[in-house]
Amino acid sequence: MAMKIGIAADHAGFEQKRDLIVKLTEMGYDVHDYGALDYDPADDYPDIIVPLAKAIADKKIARGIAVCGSGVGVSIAANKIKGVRAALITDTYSARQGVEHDDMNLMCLGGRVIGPMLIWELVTAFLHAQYDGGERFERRLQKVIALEKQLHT
Ligand SMILES: O=C(CO)[C@H](O)[C@H](O)[C@H](O)COP(=O)(O)O
Repeated sequence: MAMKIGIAADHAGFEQKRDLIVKLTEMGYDVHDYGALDYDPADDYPDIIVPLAKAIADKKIARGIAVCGSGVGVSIAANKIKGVRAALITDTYSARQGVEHDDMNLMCLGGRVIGPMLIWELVTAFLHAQYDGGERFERRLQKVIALEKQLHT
């Protein structure tokens, strides 16, 4: 069965999102677009990221990709949602290792920072990676989850 992935972007990542949806669908992924559905230069990334972040938290999708101008805003906002492990990614090592070691479930990209070729390399590295589940990684992940529980009670 095709991996279910979600994607979202504000105005500063709108074109990148559109291109990624086409490419990922061609690759056989089950891609869900969480907006913005129309280009609006006045839209705000916290509004855009919440539906995607909640879909990840509710396990409706396996992974998410978010694009804003720098990737910073969407990663800050997404990490407020319990169950989301988002990071701003600019290199393929972190795209892969973030999943393998840290079970990153949302990759954030800067549409005004990196070009389409690098975006595609980062996306494929992220989607091909699997959480390792090794003892030390699981110990650390459980500490992150415990911290999150404290913050959300
Ligand atoms: O990069 C972002 C947040 O980290 C967002 O894309 C913002 O939209 C960014 O601040 C750019 O905003 P602008 O209204 O397009 O100048």
